[in-house]
Amino acid sequence: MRELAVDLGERSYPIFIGSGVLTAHELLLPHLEQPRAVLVTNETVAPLYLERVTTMLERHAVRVDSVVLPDGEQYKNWQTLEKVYDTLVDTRAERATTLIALGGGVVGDMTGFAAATWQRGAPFVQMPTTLLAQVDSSVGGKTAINHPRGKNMIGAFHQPRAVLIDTDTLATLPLRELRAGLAEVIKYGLIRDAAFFDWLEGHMEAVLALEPGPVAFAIERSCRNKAEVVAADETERGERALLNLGHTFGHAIETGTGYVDWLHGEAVAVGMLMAAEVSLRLGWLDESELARIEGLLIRAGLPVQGPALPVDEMLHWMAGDKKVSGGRLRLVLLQGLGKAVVTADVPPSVLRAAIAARS
Ligand SMILES: NC(=O)c1ccc[n+]([C@@H]2O[C@H](COP(=O)([O-])OP(=O)(O)OC[C@H]3O[C@@H](n4cnc5c(N)ncnc54)[C@H](O)[C@@H]3O)[C@@H](O)[C@H]2O)c1
Ligand SMILES: O=C(O)C(=O)C[C@@H](O)[C@H](O)[C@H](O)COP(=O)(O)O
Ligand SMILES: [Zn+2]
Repeated sequence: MRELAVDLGERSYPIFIGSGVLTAHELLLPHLEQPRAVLVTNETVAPLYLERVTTMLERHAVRVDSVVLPDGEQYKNWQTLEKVYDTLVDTRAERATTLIALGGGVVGDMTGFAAATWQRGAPFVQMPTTLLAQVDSSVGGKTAINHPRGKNMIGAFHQPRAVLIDTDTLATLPLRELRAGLAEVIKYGLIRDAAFFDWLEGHMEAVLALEPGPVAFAIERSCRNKAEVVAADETERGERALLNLGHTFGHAIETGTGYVDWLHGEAVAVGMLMAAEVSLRLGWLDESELARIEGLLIRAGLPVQGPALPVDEMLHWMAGDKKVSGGRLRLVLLQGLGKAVVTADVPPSVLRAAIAARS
Protein backbone atom coordinates (compact mmCIF):
# COMPACT_ATOMS: atom_id res chain seq x y z
CA MET A 1 0.00 0.00 0.00
CA ARG A 2 1.12 3.54 -0.73
CA GLU A 3 0.39 6.45 1.56
CA LEU A 4 0.77 10.17 1.12
CA ALA A 5 -0.74 13.22 2.75
CA VAL A 6 -2.29 16.54 1.94
CA ASP A 7 -0.54 18.95 4.26
CA LEU A 8 -3.04 21.52 5.49
CA GLY A 9 -2.03 21.92 9.12
CA GLU A 10 -4.82 20.79 11.46
CA ARG A 11 -6.91 19.73 8.47
CA SER A 12 -4.21 17.52 6.94
CA TYR A 13 -5.39 14.13 5.74
CA PRO A 14 -3.99 10.89 4.36
CA ILE A 15 -4.40 9.34 0.93
CA PHE A 16 -4.16 5.54 0.91
CA ILE A 17 -3.61 3.80 -2.42
CA GLY A 18 -3.67 0.05 -2.93
CA SER A 19 -5.49 -3.19 -3.51
CA GLY A 20 -8.24 -3.98 -0.98
CA VAL A 21 -8.31 -0.51 0.58
CA LEU A 22 -12.13 -0.42 0.36
CA THR A 23 -12.47 -3.02 3.10
CA ALA A 24 -9.47 -2.04 5.21
CA HIS A 25 -11.29 -1.00 8.39
CA GLU A 26 -8.04 0.00 10.09
CA LEU A 27 -7.62 2.78 7.50
CA LEU A 28 -11.14 4.16 7.78
CA LEU A 29 -12.21 3.81 11.42
CA PRO A 30 -9.67 6.25 12.88
CA HIS A 31 -11.20 8.95 10.67
CA LEU A 32 -14.78 8.59 11.92
CA GLU A 33 -15.80 11.05 14.66
CA GLN A 34 -18.58 8.76 15.88
CA PRO A 35 -19.61 5.18 15.03
CA ARG A 36 -22.04 6.40 12.36
CA ALA A 37 -21.72 6.93 8.63
CA VAL A 38 -23.95 7.74 5.67
CA LEU A 39 -22.71 6.12 2.50
CA VAL A 40 -23.48 8.07 -0.67
CA THR A 41 -23.20 6.19 -3.93
CA ASN A 42 -25.05 5.74 -7.21
CA GLU A 43 -27.13 3.10 -8.95
CA THR A 44 -24.13 1.73 -10.90
CA VAL A 45 -21.63 1.56 -8.07
CA ALA A 46 -24.06 0.35 -5.38
CA PRO A 47 -24.49 -3.20 -6.73
CA LEU A 48 -20.72 -3.47 -7.14
CA TYR A 49 -19.34 -2.15 -3.86
CA LEU A 50 -21.96 -0.89 -1.40
CA GLU A 51 -22.50 -4.16 0.46
CA ARG A 52 -18.77 -4.73 0.83
CA VAL A 53 -18.19 -1.38 2.52
CA THR A 54 -21.38 -1.57 4.59
CA THR A 55 -20.49 -5.02 5.92
CA MET A 56 -16.97 -3.94 6.79
CA LEU A 57 -18.30 -0.99 8.81
CA GLU A 58 -21.12 -2.90 10.50
CA ARG A 59 -18.69 -5.60 11.58
CA HIS A 60 -16.95 -2.88 13.52
CA ALA A 61 -20.13 -1.61 15.17
CA VAL A 62 -20.57 1.39 12.92
CA ARG A 63 -24.19 2.27 12.14
CA VAL A 64 -24.49 2.65 8.37
CA ASP A 65 -27.23 4.38 6.40
CA SER A 66 -26.99 4.82 2.66
CA VAL A 67 -28.42 6.70 -0.26
CA VAL A 68 -28.23 5.62 -3.89
CA LEU A 69 -28.28 8.46 -6.43
CA PRO A 70 -29.06 8.36 -10.14
CA ASP A 71 -25.95 7.98 -12.29
CA GLY A 72 -24.66 10.71 -14.58
CA GLU A 73 -23.23 14.21 -14.83
CA GLN A 74 -26.70 15.50 -15.72
CA TYR A 75 -27.81 14.54 -12.19
CA LYS A 76 -25.10 16.57 -10.46
CA ASN A 77 -27.71 19.11 -9.41
CA TRP A 78 -30.03 20.39 -6.67
CA GLN A 79 -32.67 17.70 -7.14
CA THR A 80 -30.15 14.92 -6.58
CA LEU A 81 -28.52 16.73 -3.70
CA GLU A 82 -31.91 16.91 -2.01
CA LYS A 83 -31.99 13.11 -1.92
CA VAL A 84 -28.83 13.24 0.17
CA TYR A 85 -30.25 15.88 2.52
CA ASP A 86 -33.50 13.87 2.79
CA THR A 87 -31.55 10.80 3.89
CA LEU A 88 -29.59 12.85 6.40
CA VAL A 89 -32.83 14.24 7.85
CA ASP A 90 -34.69 10.90 7.76
CA THR A 91 -31.90 9.07 9.56
CA ARG A 92 -31.30 11.94 12.00
CA ALA A 93 -27.68 12.19 10.97
CA GLU A 94 -25.71 14.36 13.34
CA ARG A 95 -23.03 16.95 12.79
CA ALA A 96 -20.39 14.36 13.67
CA THR A 97 -21.80 11.69 11.34
CA THR A 98 -19.36 11.01 8.50
CA LEU A 99 -20.59 11.10 4.93
CA ILE A 100 -18.72 8.63 2.76
CA ALA A 101 -18.55 9.19 -1.01
CA LEU A 102 -18.38 5.84 -2.77
CA GLY A 103 -18.14 6.38 -6.50
CA GLY A 104 -16.70 8.63 -9.17
CA GLY A 105 -16.22 12.38 -9.23
CA VAL A 106 -19.93 13.14 -9.51
CA VAL A 107 -20.74 11.29 -6.29
CA GLY A 108 -17.59 12.72 -4.66
CA ASP A 109 -18.36 16.34 -5.55
CA MET A 110 -21.98 16.08 -4.43
CA THR A 111 -21.22 14.22 -1.21
CA GLY A 112 -18.54 16.77 -0.38
CA PHE A 113 -20.96 19.63 -0.97
CA ALA A 114 -23.64 17.93 1.13
CA ALA A 115 -21.06 17.48 3.91
CA ALA A 116 -19.93 21.10 3.62
CA THR A 117 -23.49 22.32 4.11
CA TRP A 118 -25.06 19.68 6.40
CA GLN A 119 -25.49 21.37 9.77
CA ARG A 120 -22.88 23.89 8.51
CA GLY A 121 -20.13 21.34 8.05
CA ALA A 122 -19.94 17.60 8.66
CA PRO A 123 -16.92 15.30 8.15
CA PHE A 124 -16.61 13.30 4.96
CA VAL A 125 -14.38 10.62 3.49
CA GLN A 126 -13.65 9.94 -0.16
CA MET A 127 -13.71 6.38 -1.54
CA PRO A 128 -13.15 7.07 -5.24
CA THR A 129 -13.90 4.25 -7.66
CA THR A 130 -13.04 5.81 -11.05
CA LEU A 131 -9.53 6.60 -12.23
CA LEU A 132 -10.50 10.25 -12.59
CA ALA A 133 -11.73 10.44 -9.02
CA GLN A 134 -8.67 8.56 -7.76
CA VAL A 135 -6.19 10.89 -9.42
CA ASP A 136 -8.02 14.18 -9.07
CA SER A 137 -11.51 14.83 -7.71
CA SER A 138 -11.19 12.98 -4.39
CA VAL A 139 -8.21 15.13 -3.38
CA GLY A 140 -8.25 18.84 -2.64
CA GLY A 141 -11.68 19.65 -1.28
CA LYS A 142 -13.39 21.24 -4.28
CA THR A 143 -17.04 20.21 -3.96
CA ALA A 144 -19.89 21.33 -6.17
CA ILE A 145 -23.02 20.80 -8.18
CA ASN A 146 -23.66 22.14 -11.68
CA HIS A 147 -26.02 24.91 -12.74
CA PRO A 148 -27.74 24.17 -16.08
CA ARG A 149 -25.74 27.08 -17.52
CA GLY A 150 -22.49 26.65 -15.65
CA LYS A 151 -20.33 23.77 -14.55
CA ASN A 152 -19.60 23.42 -10.79
CA MET A 153 -21.12 26.86 -10.22
CA ILE A 154 -22.51 26.13 -6.76
CA GLY A 155 -20.03 24.69 -4.33
CA ALA A 156 -17.64 25.04 -1.43
CA PHE A 157 -14.11 24.19 -0.42
CA HIS A 158 -14.44 21.40 2.13
CA GLN A 159 -11.60 18.97 2.69
CA PRO A 160 -12.20 15.25 3.30
CA ARG A 161 -10.85 13.54 6.43
CA ALA A 162 -9.24 10.77 4.37
CA VAL A 163 -9.04 9.48 0.80
CA LEU A 164 -9.19 5.70 0.38
CA ILE A 165 -8.21 4.59 -3.11
CA ASP A 166 -8.82 0.93 -3.87
CA THR A 167 -7.12 0.21 -7.19
CA ASP A 168 -9.10 -3.05 -7.50
CA THR A 169 -12.24 -1.04 -8.32
CA LEU A 170 -10.74 -0.10 -11.68
CA ALA A 171 -11.33 -3.68 -12.85
CA THR A 172 -15.06 -2.98 -13.27
CA LEU A 173 -14.65 0.49 -14.77
CA PRO A 174 -15.68 0.79 -18.44
CA LEU A 175 -12.69 1.45 -20.72
CA ARG A 176 -14.11 4.78 -21.86
CA GLU A 177 -14.14 5.98 -18.23
CA LEU A 178 -10.58 4.75 -17.67
CA ARG A 179 -9.49 6.75 -20.72
CA ALA A 180 -11.31 9.84 -19.42
CA GLY A 181 -9.36 9.62 -16.17
CA LEU A 182 -6.12 9.61 -18.12
CA ALA A 183 -6.81 13.14 -19.34
CA GLU A 184 -6.35 14.46 -15.79
CA VAL A 185 -3.28 12.26 -15.33
CA ILE A 186 -1.69 13.72 -18.46
CA LYS A 187 -2.66 17.18 -17.16
CA TYR A 188 -0.22 16.88 -14.24
CA GLY A 189 2.61 16.09 -16.62
CA LEU A 190 1.75 19.11 -18.70
CA ILE A 191 1.36 21.66 -15.93
CA ARG A 192 4.24 20.82 -13.59
CA ASP A 193 5.84 17.41 -14.05
CA ALA A 194 7.68 16.96 -17.35
CA ALA A 195 9.35 13.76 -16.09
CA PHE A 196 5.90 12.28 -15.45
CA PHE A 197 4.84 13.22 -18.98
CA ASP A 198 7.91 11.36 -20.29
CA TRP A 199 7.05 8.38 -18.07
CA LEU A 200 3.48 8.33 -19.41
CA GLU A 201 4.83 8.26 -22.95
CA GLY A 202 6.69 5.10 -21.99
CA HIS A 203 3.89 3.43 -20.01
CA MET A 204 0.54 4.43 -21.52
CA GLU A 205 -0.31 0.93 -22.75
CA ALA A 206 0.68 -0.61 -19.40
CA VAL A 207 -1.63 1.76 -17.56
CA LEU A 208 -4.46 1.08 -19.99
CA ALA A 209 -3.92 -2.65 -19.46
CA LEU A 210 -4.28 -2.01 -15.70
CA GLU A 211 -0.86 -3.43 -14.88
CA PRO A 212 -0.78 -2.99 -11.08
CA GLY A 213 2.66 -1.35 -10.74
CA PRO A 214 2.21 1.30 -13.44
CA VAL A 215 -1.39 2.02 -12.36
CA ALA A 216 -0.42 2.54 -8.73
CA PHE A 217 2.52 4.69 -9.77
CA ALA A 218 0.36 6.87 -12.03
CA ILE A 219 -2.22 7.36 -9.26
CA GLU A 220 0.38 8.12 -6.61
CA ARG A 221 2.30 10.56 -8.80
CA SER A 222 -0.94 12.33 -9.77
CA CYS A 223 -2.10 12.58 -6.16
CA ARG A 224 1.32 13.81 -5.09
CA ASN A 225 1.23 16.58 -7.67
CA LYS A 226 -2.29 17.56 -6.67
CA ALA A 227 -1.53 17.41 -2.95
CA GLU A 228 1.46 19.72 -3.37
CA VAL A 229 -0.56 22.29 -5.29
CA VAL A 230 -3.49 22.17 -2.85
CA ALA A 231 -1.19 22.45 0.17
CA ALA A 232 0.37 25.56 -1.35
CA ASP A 233 -2.91 27.22 -2.41
CA GLU A 234 -5.99 25.57 -0.95
CA THR A 235 -8.61 28.05 -2.16
CA GLU A 236 -7.19 28.89 -5.60
CA ARG A 237 -5.78 32.35 -5.02
CA GLY A 238 -2.89 31.59 -7.34
CA GLU A 239 -1.06 28.42 -8.27
CA ARG A 240 -4.07 26.12 -7.87
CA ALA A 241 -5.60 27.63 -11.01
CA LEU A 242 -3.01 25.64 -12.97
CA LEU A 243 -5.02 22.49 -12.16
CA ASN A 244 -7.62 24.04 -14.44
CA LEU A 245 -5.57 23.52 -17.62
CA GLY A 246 -8.05 22.77 -20.41
CA HIS A 247 -11.06 23.30 -18.14
CA THR A 248 -12.21 26.72 -19.38
CA PHE A 249 -12.66 25.12 -22.80
CA GLY A 250 -13.69 21.73 -21.40
CA HIS A 251 -16.39 23.11 -19.13
CA ALA A 252 -17.76 25.10 -22.08
CA ILE A 253 -18.01 21.82 -24.03
CA GLU A 254 -19.74 20.06 -21.13
CA THR A 255 -22.19 22.90 -20.49
CA GLY A 256 -22.81 23.51 -24.19
CA THR A 257 -23.70 19.85 -24.70
CA GLY A 258 -26.04 19.73 -21.69
CA TYR A 259 -23.76 17.52 -19.53
CA VAL A 260 -24.49 14.49 -21.69
CA ASP A 261 -22.40 12.86 -24.46
CA TRP A 262 -19.07 14.35 -23.36
CA LEU A 263 -17.35 12.92 -20.29
CA HIS A 264 -15.48 15.45 -18.17
CA GLY A 265 -12.11 13.89 -18.98
CA GLU A 266 -12.88 13.86 -22.70
CA ALA A 267 -13.83 17.54 -22.65
CA VAL A 268 -10.67 18.34 -20.68
CA ALA A 269 -8.55 16.44 -23.25
CA VAL A 270 -9.87 18.60 -26.10
CA GLY A 271 -9.66 21.66 -23.83
CA MET A 272 -5.97 21.00 -23.14
CA LEU A 273 -5.38 20.83 -26.88
CA MET A 274 -7.22 24.12 -27.38
CA ALA A 275 -4.99 25.66 -24.69
CA ALA A 276 -1.97 24.17 -26.46
CA GLU A 277 -3.17 25.65 -29.78
CA VAL A 278 -3.33 29.09 -28.14
CA SER A 279 0.14 28.58 -26.67
CA LEU A 280 1.47 27.57 -30.09
CA ARG A 281 0.08 30.71 -31.69
CA LEU A 282 1.67 32.86 -28.97
CA GLY A 283 5.04 31.23 -29.70
CA TRP A 284 5.14 29.59 -26.25
CA LEU A 285 4.94 26.01 -27.49
CA ASP A 286 6.44 24.52 -30.63
CA GLU A 287 4.86 22.19 -33.18
CA SER A 288 6.76 19.16 -31.90
CA GLU A 289 5.51 19.71 -28.34
CA LEU A 290 1.93 20.06 -29.55
CA ALA A 291 2.37 16.83 -31.52
CA ARG A 292 3.62 15.04 -28.40
CA ILE A 293 0.54 16.15 -26.41
CA GLU A 294 -1.82 15.10 -29.18
CA GLY A 295 0.04 11.80 -29.65
CA LEU A 296 -0.25 10.90 -25.96
CA LEU A 297 -3.94 11.80 -25.83
CA ILE A 298 -4.57 9.65 -28.90
CA ARG A 299 -2.72 6.74 -27.33
CA ALA A 300 -4.89 7.17 -24.23
CA GLY A 301 -7.90 6.83 -26.53
CA LEU A 302 -9.10 10.37 -25.93
CA PRO A 303 -10.72 12.72 -28.45
CA VAL A 304 -8.54 15.44 -29.99
CA GLN A 305 -11.35 17.30 -31.73
CA GLY A 306 -14.30 18.93 -29.94
CA PRO A 307 -18.01 18.85 -30.75
CA ALA A 308 -19.36 21.07 -33.50
CA LEU A 309 -20.17 23.96 -31.15
CA PRO A 310 -19.81 27.31 -32.94
CA VAL A 311 -16.84 29.38 -31.71
CA ASP A 312 -19.21 32.13 -30.53
CA GLU A 313 -21.09 29.64 -28.40
CA MET A 314 -17.87 28.31 -26.91
CA LEU A 315 -16.85 31.88 -26.05
CA HIS A 316 -20.27 32.50 -24.50
CA TRP A 317 -19.90 29.58 -22.09
CA MET A 318 -16.24 30.39 -21.43
CA ALA A 319 -17.19 33.92 -20.35
CA GLY A 320 -18.86 32.35 -17.28
CA ASP A 321 -15.68 30.61 -16.16
CA LYS A 322 -14.80 30.95 -12.47
CA LYS A 323 -11.37 32.34 -13.30
CA VAL A 324 -12.91 35.36 -15.05
CA SER A 325 -11.86 38.47 -13.14
CA GLY A 326 -13.09 41.99 -13.79
CA GLY A 327 -14.85 40.65 -16.87
CA ARG A 328 -11.57 39.38 -18.34
CA LEU A 329 -11.06 35.77 -19.29
CA ARG A 330 -8.01 34.17 -17.70
CA LEU A 331 -6.61 31.08 -19.34
CA VAL A 332 -4.12 28.44 -18.26
CA LEU A 333 -1.58 28.07 -21.07
CA LEU A 334 1.65 26.17 -21.61
CA GLN A 335 5.17 27.51 -21.89
CA GLY A 336 6.58 24.13 -22.83
CA LEU A 337 5.80 20.64 -21.53
CA GLY A 338 5.70 20.74 -17.73
CA LYS A 339 5.24 24.48 -17.34
CA ALA A 340 1.83 26.14 -17.14
CA VAL A 341 0.99 29.79 -16.55
CA VAL A 342 -2.19 31.83 -16.15
CA THR A 343 -2.69 34.77 -18.47
CA ALA A 344 -5.42 37.29 -19.33
CA ASP A 345 -3.54 38.52 -22.39
CA VAL A 346 -4.73 36.43 -25.30
CA PRO A 347 -5.79 38.36 -28.41
CA PRO A 348 -9.39 37.42 -29.35
CA SER A 349 -8.32 36.43 -32.87
CA VAL A 350 -5.80 33.95 -31.47
CA LEU A 351 -8.39 32.46 -29.13
CA ARG A 352 -10.92 32.08 -31.92
CA ALA A 353 -8.39 30.46 -34.24
CA ALA A 354 -7.30 28.01 -31.54
CA ILE A 355 -10.88 26.93 -30.76
CA ALA A 356 -11.70 26.61 -34.46
CA ALA A 357 -8.62 24.42 -34.98
CA ARG A 358 -10.08 21.81 -32.60
CA SER A 359 -13.83 22.18 -33.22
N1 LIG B 1 -13.52 18.19 -7.21
C1 LIG B 1 -12.54 18.13 -8.08
O1 LIG B 1 -11.41 18.56 -7.82
C2 LIG B 1 -12.80 17.51 -9.41
C3 LIG B 1 -11.72 17.15 -10.22
C4 LIG B 1 -11.97 16.53 -11.44
C5 LIG B 1 -13.29 16.25 -11.81
N2 LIG B 1 -14.30 16.60 -10.99
C6 LIG B 1 -15.68 16.27 -11.34
O2 LIG B 1 -15.76 14.84 -11.37
C7 LIG B 1 -16.78 14.46 -12.27
C8 LIG B 1 -16.27 13.39 -13.20
O3 LIG B 1 -15.92 12.27 -12.43
P1 LIG B 1 -15.84 10.81 -13.07
O4 LIG B 1 -15.08 10.87 -14.32
O5 LIG B 1 -15.43 9.90 -12.00
O6 LIG B 1 -17.35 10.56 -13.52
P2 LIG B 1 -18.56 9.82 -12.79
O7 LIG B 1 -18.60 10.10 -11.37
O8 LIG B 1 -19.77 10.16 -13.60
O9 LIG B 1 -18.20 8.28 -12.99
C9 LIG B 1 -18.10 7.78 -14.29
C10 LIG B 1 -18.97 6.54 -14.51
O10 LIG B 1 -18.34 5.40 -13.93
C11 LIG B 1 -19.26 4.72 -13.08
N3 LIG B 1 -18.43 4.05 -12.08
C12 LIG B 1 -17.80 4.61 -11.04
N4 LIG B 1 -16.97 3.71 -10.47
C13 LIG B 1 -17.11 2.57 -11.14
C14 LIG B 1 -16.51 1.30 -11.05
N5 LIG B 1 -15.53 1.05 -10.18
N6 LIG B 1 -16.92 0.33 -11.90
C15 LIG B 1 -17.87 0.58 -12.84
N7 LIG B 1 -18.43 1.79 -13.00
C16 LIG B 1 -18.06 2.77 -12.16
C17 LIG B 1 -20.17 5.79 -12.60
O11 LIG B 1 -21.38 5.27 -12.12
C18 LIG B 1 -20.34 6.61 -13.88
O12 LIG B 1 -21.26 5.99 -14.73
C19 LIG B 1 -17.21 15.71 -12.99
O13 LIG B 1 -18.42 16.17 -12.45
C20 LIG B 1 -16.10 16.69 -12.71
O14 LIG B 1 -16.54 18.02 -12.73
C21 LIG B 1 -14.09 17.23 -9.81
O1 LIG C 1 -8.79 20.81 -8.00
C1 LIG C 1 -8.77 21.76 -8.78
O2 LIG C 1 -8.45 22.89 -8.42
C2 LIG C 1 -9.11 21.55 -10.19
O3 LIG C 1 -9.26 22.52 -10.93
C3 LIG C 1 -9.27 20.13 -10.68
C4 LIG C 1 -10.14 20.00 -11.91
O4 LIG C 1 -9.71 18.82 -12.58
C5 LIG C 1 -11.61 19.81 -11.59
O5 LIG C 1 -12.32 19.48 -12.76
C6 LIG C 1 -12.28 20.94 -10.84
O6 LIG C 1 -13.55 20.54 -10.38
C7 LIG C 1 -12.48 22.18 -11.66
O7 LIG C 1 -12.83 23.20 -10.81
P1 LIG C 1 -13.64 24.49 -11.27
O8 LIG C 1 -13.52 25.40 -10.10
O9 LIG C 1 -13.01 24.99 -12.51
O10 LIG C 1 -15.05 24.07 -11.53
ZN1 LIG D 1 -11.12 18.25 -14.09
